[in-house]
Amino acid sequence: MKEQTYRIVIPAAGAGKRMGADRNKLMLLLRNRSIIEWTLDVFEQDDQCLEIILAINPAEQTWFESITAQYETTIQLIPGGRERQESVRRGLAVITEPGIVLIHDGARPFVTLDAIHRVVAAAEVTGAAILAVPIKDTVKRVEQDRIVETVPREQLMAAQTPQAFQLETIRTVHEKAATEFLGTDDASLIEWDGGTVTQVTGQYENIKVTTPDDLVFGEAILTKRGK
Ligand SMILES: Nc1ccn([C@@H]2O[C@H](COP(=O)(O)OP(=O)(O)OP(=O)(O)O)[C@@H](O)[C@H]2O)c(=O)n1
Ligand SMILES: C[C@](O)(CO)[C@H](O)COP(=O)(O)O
Repeated sequence: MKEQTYRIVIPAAGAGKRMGADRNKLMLLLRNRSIIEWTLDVFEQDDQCLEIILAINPAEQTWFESITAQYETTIQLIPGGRERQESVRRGLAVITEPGIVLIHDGARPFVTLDAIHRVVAAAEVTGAAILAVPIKDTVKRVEQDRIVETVPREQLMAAQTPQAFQLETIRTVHEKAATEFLGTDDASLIEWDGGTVTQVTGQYENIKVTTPDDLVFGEAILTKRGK
């Protein structure tokens, strides 16, 4: 079967506030490599990946140029925005070729080629697909007075990235939502616009490195993988 190729936008322009570090959390080292290098390494190994568009903070251009020089995959550095959604929109704007586009957090370095290829294949069929995993905890809605209310979790899942789309589908809705809607993931823009997005089984190891304890989890994942 012909392997579906794709281009990928990787938002990497955040400030990492919840990490509480003195720099963009993607610059922090796990073992001997920065978090963003672990992420880029995955797509460097994927023959289906045609190009990476990396949305960065322009103030970090020199650092990103220094670490992206090691890769053979074409990597375009573009200025990110004030919100993740704007960073992604700017990345989509520079893609000229039609086809499948992935959007993947730079802060998710542990995604595997198997999961990537499954979400790409799903988007080839449905036009829009995301990785997601069942929630393992009981979910509560907590009101101002801290009173909790249980939310049935049978139909709840935790969305991950990559999220995969036909380019024009996601680019059109990003342009439409730019001044109308702010979502926390790209699939939410399709949903907002009345479109449908399908779910593909993700992986619990595909964590988003967000707070300091995620660095500990990340070291454990690398150890489990013999890295
Ligand atoms: N204006 C922004 C905000 C976030 N991101 C990227 O989007 C991904 C997911 O965002 P998140 O984990 O929230 O990263 P930060 O925004 O840096 O974290 P925080 O919210 O703690 O500041 C990250 O790879 C981050 O670099 C981005 O490109 N542009
Ligand atoms: C896109 C995402 O990783 C899906 O779970 C998540 O919504 C990003 O949220 P953040 O607040 O920008 O980290």
